[in-house]
Amino acid sequence: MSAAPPIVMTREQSDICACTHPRILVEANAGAGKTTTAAMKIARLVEQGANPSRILALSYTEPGVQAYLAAFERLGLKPELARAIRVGTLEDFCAARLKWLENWVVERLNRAEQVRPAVLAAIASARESVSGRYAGEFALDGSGEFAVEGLLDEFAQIKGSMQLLRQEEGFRITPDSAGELGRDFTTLAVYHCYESQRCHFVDPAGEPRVKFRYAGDATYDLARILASDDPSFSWERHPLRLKLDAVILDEMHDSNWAMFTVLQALLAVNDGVQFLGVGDRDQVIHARDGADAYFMGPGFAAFIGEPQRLPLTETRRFGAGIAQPLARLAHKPYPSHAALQSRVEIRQAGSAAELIGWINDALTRRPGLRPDSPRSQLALLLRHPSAATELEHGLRRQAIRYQSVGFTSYLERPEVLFVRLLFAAAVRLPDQFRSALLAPAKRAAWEFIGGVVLDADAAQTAQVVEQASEANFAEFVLPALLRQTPHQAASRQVQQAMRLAASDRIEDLPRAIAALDIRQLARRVFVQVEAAEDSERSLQGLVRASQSYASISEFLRSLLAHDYDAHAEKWAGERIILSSIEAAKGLEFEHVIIPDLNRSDFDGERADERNLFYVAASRARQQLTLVHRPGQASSYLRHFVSN
Ligand SMILES: Nc1ncnc2c1ncn2[C@@H]1O[C@H](COP(=O)(O)OP(=O)(O)OP(=O)(O)O)[C@@H](O)[C@H]1O
Repeated sequence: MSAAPPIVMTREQSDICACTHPRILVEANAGAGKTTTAAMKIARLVEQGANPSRILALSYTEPGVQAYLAAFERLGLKPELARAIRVGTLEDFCAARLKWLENWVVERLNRAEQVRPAVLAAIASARESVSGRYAGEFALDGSGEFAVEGLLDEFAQIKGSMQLLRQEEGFRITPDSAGELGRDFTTLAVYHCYESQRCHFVDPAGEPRVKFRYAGDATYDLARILASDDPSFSWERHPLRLKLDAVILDEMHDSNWAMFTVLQALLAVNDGVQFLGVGDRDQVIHARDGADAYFMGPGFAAFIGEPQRLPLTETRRFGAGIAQPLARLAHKPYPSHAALQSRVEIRQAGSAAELIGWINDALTRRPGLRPDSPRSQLALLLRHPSAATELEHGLRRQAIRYQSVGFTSYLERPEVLFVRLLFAAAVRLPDQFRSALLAPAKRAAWEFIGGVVLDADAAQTAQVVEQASEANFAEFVLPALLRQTPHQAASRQVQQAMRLAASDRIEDLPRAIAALDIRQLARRVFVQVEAAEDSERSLQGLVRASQSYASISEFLRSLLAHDYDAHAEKWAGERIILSSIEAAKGLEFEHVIIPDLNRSDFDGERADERNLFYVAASRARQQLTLVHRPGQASSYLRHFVSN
């Protein structure tokens, strides 16, 4: 098996580092060394005496940030220098610049559940404000609870593409104008109210403020301030004037209008700043939020200026065994470094148990792992990680340690923590939570029973819930919650489930979980329909996991033991990785397994779906294992069959 070659700068990399053109773009295949070269460029600038704090290294995602840091380490950049470089996501950078500009900390909300009250309020006010001849066009009946998920998706697209801001002055939202933009009138009417509430909020001191920011809002808000005719800053006091020497942008293919607007301003106001952007148009996986390779192509020349384009030709991650099928998949040349060898294998698995058989094989025979490599060099990249309950359960049974990345392990999902809390109280078992999980478990109980999300308005209750010890929660807070909740039907379901579980007989656990009717409780709590369905699936997984235990208490104790084990430092390298594909962007592993490559699960002509597969398949260094159900192979596999 080929050992990882030492990093010796190639001619192309050296050309990129030496190039003094103020605007450099590198479009290259996955694994061609884009992040490494970006890090080399930074290291070169530092060597030449640049102040590291005047170098801004941006990425769009947290894994992208990690990839920079890993590359600095591989290149041997001194840790104190690496720490001084401004490395981060564009969203965090924008949030920090807005804080400076606004002199005020705006709350950042990360979960859809947290913004749901604002969306529901916007639906109500949009319905009221749509009057006169358009009243009949408002298409949402009732509270609109079930529409929240779709609306948030559309809002992200509208913001990412800055679609409304790019309309002519005097643009009004009407059924006709909405239709011309390819959107429906109701969505735009609600969007308008949602943004008015979010952005034109008056604080108790009478100051106009932004109330909160959800994912992507910091970038969008900064972009709209930059693009406004009447900006809240002066040229001398500009939020992006940071005396930067260099701006380096990884994952540039994922740029959308809002991101690009910030980039454009950043380059315009920092005199003499050098720019290097790297990307691969086949890795665009956020097209729904307006990501477009256009910004690396004609868009760049049109809005920023003609760049110097430089190549990185060969992939240095894997050999021809993986590169050739990827060339066929992406219809492009895909040269690979001659010294690298990689293998692809296609396997069939009709069940989670069979898949675990392949994982066991990968760990015992180690066809893709070097003799001294830790198990964390084996990664399973999952298209639908929330459907991995069976897989996780099977791994637990076989005592194969794993780490979930980019998604929450089903054992830490709110409905599972909720059930554990309820059942521990029912069988009077104390101390069933690691401290890190107790708070989310209590919050889950509050949300499922109360049906409302903890927010500033529920501050007092939040405090009681947050501060209660596990014993106090079980003895006082939980009964009070069950008595006082406005959702008395939910309260009855929970009490019935607890009565059944109180027997401590493992045979009663399935009935107790059925009595809970989690799907109904979850519909009130989650924004996304899929999340409510996942709740049901993860509790089914929990029922299956319980079968081999003698009692409910014994099962609960085993879950606690698993929690400690799953977070113990000593096993860090001994856990295989279970990751969403999105979270694996920019990363690489010696052996990658992609399960569920079935026609019904991971297939299709849509560019972002195909790109997601391209991203997943290009993470492997030595071995790529593609797994499908018998007779249901995804069409993507046809590119790999001749291997
Ligand atoms: N000059 C070099 N010599 C040896 N290995 C190299 C060299 N340059 C890059 N590599 C290795 O090639 C692999 C891929 O590099 P890198 O992650 O930078 O690629 P990338 O183009 O950013 O990939 P992706 O598009 O998937 O994010 C890494 O293991 C890196 O260490």
